[in-house]
Amino acid sequence: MSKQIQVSGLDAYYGGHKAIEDVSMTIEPRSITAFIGPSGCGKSTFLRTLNRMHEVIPGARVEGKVLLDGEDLYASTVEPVSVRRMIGMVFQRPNPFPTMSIYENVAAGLRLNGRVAKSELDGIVETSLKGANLWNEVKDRLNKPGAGLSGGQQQRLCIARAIAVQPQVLLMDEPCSALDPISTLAIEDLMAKLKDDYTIVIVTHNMQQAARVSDRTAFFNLTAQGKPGKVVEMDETSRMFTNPTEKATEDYITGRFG
Ligand SMILES: Nc1ncnc2c1ncn2[C@@H]1O[C@H](COP(=O)(O)OP(=O)(O)OP(=O)(O)O)[C@@H](O)[C@H]1O
Repeated sequence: MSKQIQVSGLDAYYGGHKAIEDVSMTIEPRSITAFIGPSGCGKSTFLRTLNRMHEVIPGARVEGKVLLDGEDLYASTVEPVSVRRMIGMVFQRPNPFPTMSIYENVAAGLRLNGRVAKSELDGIVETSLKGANLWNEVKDRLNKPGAGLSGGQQQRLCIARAIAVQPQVLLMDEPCSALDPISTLAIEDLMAKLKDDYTIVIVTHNMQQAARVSDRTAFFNLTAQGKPGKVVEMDETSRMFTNPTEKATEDYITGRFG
């Protein structure tokens, strides 16, 4: 299921404002890639270009190439909706559909994709909730509202909803920033498990989290105030945190700025 993403020469704009410039990188399958960097340097913008969510914002556009296992996601023949199905996303604030039950939250994407037999749906809901390490906590209340779960449980419900449609890539934009430390650890454990099957990309402000969970890390920075963000350096996480090549990376990870 897991696929490689290759990005080359990518710029992203909001109207006339260029938010990121000339980003090129390879994101490996069955691994976790972390994006770190100071506020406003374009990490979330870049993440959203990977599944064509960026262009949903009026006036926003992308130049450059994003290939998923060699397939150009921005080719004129490609439907953005199919890209978003292949490349799922989990947001900063857990956002279950508030009026839907736990079961319906997980089933929602599958129902959009067409008719699925009830028995098959039951199986996929169970597998997805197990995959998100939530099944044991909710199996006796699947028909209760998703909004009634704790924040950490809601985030795992959103992960279950994302994996129910069997994406190839999971993008996570600060998925733990609204969670307490115990729920954060639960999500980190879950990510470690999910990387056996998915390509995972996470934006995080938490250096320890990047160091704990990711295999590779990209450090983004602004070239100057008001200028676009760029990737300063990308490498194995262990090397980025012990022996980065660039001084700006070292300054950032040691807390000297950002
Ligand atoms: N919807 C938007 N409309 C216009 N400009 C935007 C929009 N979203 C982000 N930007 C601008 O794009 C630049 C990059 O923002 P982005 O949110 O991608 O950075 P970030 O590194 O993820 O920041 P943070 O760590 O604070 O979330 C910023 O200058 C920001 O003001």
